[in-house]
Amino acid sequence: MAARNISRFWEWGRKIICVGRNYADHAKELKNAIPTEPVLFLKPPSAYVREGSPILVPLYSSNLHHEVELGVVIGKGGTAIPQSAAMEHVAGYALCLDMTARDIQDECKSKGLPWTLAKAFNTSCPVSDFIPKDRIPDPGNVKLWLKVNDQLRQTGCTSQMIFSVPYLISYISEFISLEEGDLILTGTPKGVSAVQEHDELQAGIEDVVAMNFKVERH
Ligand SMILES: O=C(O)/C=C/C(=O)CC(=O)C(=O)O
Ligand SMILES: [Mg+2]
Repeated sequence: MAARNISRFWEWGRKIICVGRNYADHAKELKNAIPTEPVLFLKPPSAYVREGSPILVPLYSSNLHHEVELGVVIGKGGTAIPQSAAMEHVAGYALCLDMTARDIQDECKSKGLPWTLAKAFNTSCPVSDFIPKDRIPDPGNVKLWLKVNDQLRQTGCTSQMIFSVPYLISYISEFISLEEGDLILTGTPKGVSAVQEHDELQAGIEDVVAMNFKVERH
């Protein structure tokens, strides 16, 4: 059998661990308190979608939001990884969108229910090509942007994150063992907004990667 290639990690069927409210300006725009510990949720591998295939608005949502985020691809698994060793577990990065059915999330929040249908539906995790680790020497200083139909909606820098990449790897792995091929979505900066059928989304990491996705309805 051919060896698996980490540069196609989305084909491995590994978990996607997402961090929420990791930028104070985004927590504030949705009127949430600034967290004192990382807020975590999961997406299944069926959430992945790649350029060339559309982002599908779930039938049950009329308020689908974009969230541009830095993704961290795990290259070496571990449990209770100390912060000092965390970067040894990183194989590379990816630019990701955490597509969110905001109306469903609001409903779940008001009922005290989990966010699964708001966050984990098919095509809720568009990903760029794999970015080898050496292309991003400092994951704490990565500039992200997102445009909808050529209009800039989100810009941010990972220097604004409340919890750093090494902290997140250490925190998550205390409770959920990390495996090779897992992806961590590190949260979104402010500027999230709704997308509609036929919209064109473009997103990038300055000087490193850019990607395009079309939005369609089922
Ligand atoms: O609490 C809310 O209203 C929304 C939180 C999120 O959607 C969290 C994220 O996914 C994020 O901050 O990136
Ligand atoms: Mg998010």
